[in-house]
Amino acid sequence: MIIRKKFKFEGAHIVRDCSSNRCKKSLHGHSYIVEVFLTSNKLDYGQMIYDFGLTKGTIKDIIDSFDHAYAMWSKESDDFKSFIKANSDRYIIMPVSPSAECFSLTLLFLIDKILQATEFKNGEGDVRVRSVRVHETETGYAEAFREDLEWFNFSLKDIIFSSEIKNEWTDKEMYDKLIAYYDKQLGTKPFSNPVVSRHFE
Ligand SMILES: Nc1nc2c(c(=O)[nH]1)N=C([C@H](O)[C@H](O)COP(=O)(O)OP(=O)(O)OP(=O)(O)O)CN2
Repeated sequence: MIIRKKFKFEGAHIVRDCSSNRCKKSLHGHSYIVEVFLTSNKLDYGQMIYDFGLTKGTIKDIIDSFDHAYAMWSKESDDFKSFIKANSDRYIIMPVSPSAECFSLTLLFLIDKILQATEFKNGEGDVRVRSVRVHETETGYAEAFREDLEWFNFSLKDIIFSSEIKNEWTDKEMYDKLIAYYDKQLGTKPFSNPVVSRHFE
């Protein structure tokens, strides 16, 4: 079984090496729609794969990082990076291109890391992100699957969120905790879902 939760962000980028000059040479934005598909091997106490409401914490915060933000490939020149840093509060430096394909891969990577670092409290099974679909326009989307992560050697430390983005997270230390957990500096999972009261035992 698959469940899907939809998110949105308004983001800006340049996609180098694409066919149109508008796209590869001009800073431009899109109203992105992000669809997150989750699976599990069992239902939780409320007979859900994963309560949609529980996606509105760390997962929503990480996707919302891209809202009103400039996303750029780390390969951009130092001059350009400095210009963006000096003139735009919200930016993300990614180890991959900010194409729809790489947004979906990056979000899949991040959501997977978050889920595995979250203590489930409501009888959930092995909840996994199956894919992430990112609609860049009304006519075009990319969908990344877990196996596609092998295309890149993603590392949490290689995705850089500006301090203004971090300041708006519910937990400002969220990303540092995630990095520490995967660096094995934390013994326990850094995120914990609330216990939902049960009508039936
Ligand atoms: N496979 C991809 N192709 C393109 C991407 C991408 O991320 N992946 N991105 C772009 C540009 O960002 C561009 O702004 C969007 O291109 P396009 O879909 O052609 O946009 P249009 O609004 O012109 O398309 P319509 O056909 O008018 O809807 C380019 N390619």
